[in-house]
Amino acid sequence: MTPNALRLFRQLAYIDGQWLSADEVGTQAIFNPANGEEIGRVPNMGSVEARRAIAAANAAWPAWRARTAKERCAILKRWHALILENADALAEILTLEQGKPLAEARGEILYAASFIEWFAEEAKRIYGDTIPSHKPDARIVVTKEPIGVVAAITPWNFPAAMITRKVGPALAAGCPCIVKPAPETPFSALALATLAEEAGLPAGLLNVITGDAVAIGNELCASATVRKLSFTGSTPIGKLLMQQCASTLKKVSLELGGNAPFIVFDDADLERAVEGALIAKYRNAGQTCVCVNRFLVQDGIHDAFVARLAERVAELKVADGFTEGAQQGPLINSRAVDKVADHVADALGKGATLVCGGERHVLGHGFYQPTVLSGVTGEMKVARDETFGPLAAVFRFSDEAQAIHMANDTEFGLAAYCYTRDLGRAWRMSEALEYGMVGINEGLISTEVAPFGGIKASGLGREGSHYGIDDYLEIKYTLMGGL
Ligand SMILES: NC(=O)C1=CN([C@@H]2O[C@H](COP(=O)(O)OP(=O)(O)OC[C@H]3O[C@@H](n4cnc5c(N)ncnc54)[C@H](O)[C@@H]3O)[C@@H](O)[C@H]2O)C=CC1
Ligand SMILES: O=C(O)[C@H](O)CS(=O)(=O)O
Repeated sequence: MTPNALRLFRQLAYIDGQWLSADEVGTQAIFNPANGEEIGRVPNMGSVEARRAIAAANAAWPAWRARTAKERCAILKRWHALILENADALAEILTLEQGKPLAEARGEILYAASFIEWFAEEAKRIYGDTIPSHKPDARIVVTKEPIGVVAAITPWNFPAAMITRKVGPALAAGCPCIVKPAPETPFSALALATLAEEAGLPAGLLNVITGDAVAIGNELCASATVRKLSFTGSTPIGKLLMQQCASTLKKVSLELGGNAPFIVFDDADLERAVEGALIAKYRNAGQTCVCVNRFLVQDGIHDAFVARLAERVAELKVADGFTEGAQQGPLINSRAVDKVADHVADALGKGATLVCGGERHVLGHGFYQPTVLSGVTGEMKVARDETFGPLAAVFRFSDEAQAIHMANDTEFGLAAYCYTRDLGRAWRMSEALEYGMVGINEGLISTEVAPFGGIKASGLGREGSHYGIDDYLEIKYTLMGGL
């Protein structure tokens, strides 16, 4: 590990400005998904430490909310600058614990930094209203106030960006945070906390607690002091956390699973569609909630699209994330590899055709060959379940109505993609697709400037954009009478 990465590589949790071990002796090991080697350990904390983090956050809140927006903005901007200055070290830590290629990890660090920059500025634009009064001697004023202590439970697939996409708006709005990162990838969160501390973020405003997810989650959900929960992860856990938050009526944001369709019409630009397919399917080895799960390709372009896609997929360099030129790293763990293998075997067993890949990679551990299947149909597991791996499953369709029906035939509604050069069809598809986000002739839709989120089983709320701060604010109406 380079010296700067070593400086940011903290094997302690961060609570109330202190770097702490667990109360009880106990740590969790974290493993490099490329080779299974242990890379470090973090405290195995539980409900007692979670309560301590909640108390620290609540104690730090009044002074933070009393700061001006400009003061909060200045500290967030210093944090943003430090993230950029340390991008290489942060990327090294991210690749070590999550596995994605170093270039992709650095891209995530820049993406993560963009949320801090964006919300540093949004802090100064939390506007209210005045409304014409219904009483001659009174005035109506609407203000927006920080919601209070925020809990963030985050996934392993974007171990930096999913922290800043929640903590950025929370701090900008004037809210303290408690972050529980995924057990697979805690070091990116702890490194970001190190830089927040260096940026001068006061103690208690950002707490990163590692350990027993269930015990910590139960405490965060049950505490009336915690007013907001933001979660990114699987739909089943999102539903569980929402249930657990009901007793204290928390405001909940859930960014959950997906089953993204990628629709290619006969009139599509073939090369552009294949370029879009590569990034929308194989980014992070297919481990993003907005990754394509089903390719729906019209009959006239089907064979050319499958052939060209397979040609490009076969060229992808599968290697350890630190290998020069690596384009696909390992999946996060053996369970993830088993799920991809199961989806491939199930589809082939039900009549799909293997176009390329289809095997565990010779590198072993978390590596799986980038794969393309054609002849996929609705009876196969991949039609219903999110693969979360490097498997492109190609279905055929004949006309627009069939494409819309197939695309919407899922419980999920996060992201959808459509390639066509017909302007009318582009608008019809954008409006007909039951998803929170639609890419028309675009395979990469993730950006801090636009509202990220889904509908149906893909969750609640939006992150990023000027909409993203609303979930960390409460609206107050004051009738100012006696004039
Ligand atoms: N929407 C997204 O971006 C993501 C979706 N997923 C989906 O979820 C599947 C499983 O991946 P996981 O990482 O295991 O997701 P997960 O939903 O189990 O874990 C996500 C986070 O929730 C925490 N968590 C799990 N159970 C909890 C509980 N009972 N109380 C409190 N916190 C809890 C985990 O420690 C982690 O921090 C993936 O295969 C994928 O389908 C996973 C990661 C990201
Ligand atoms: O592009 C993104 O922001 C990722 O898809 C985030 S996540 O929802 O997959 O974790």
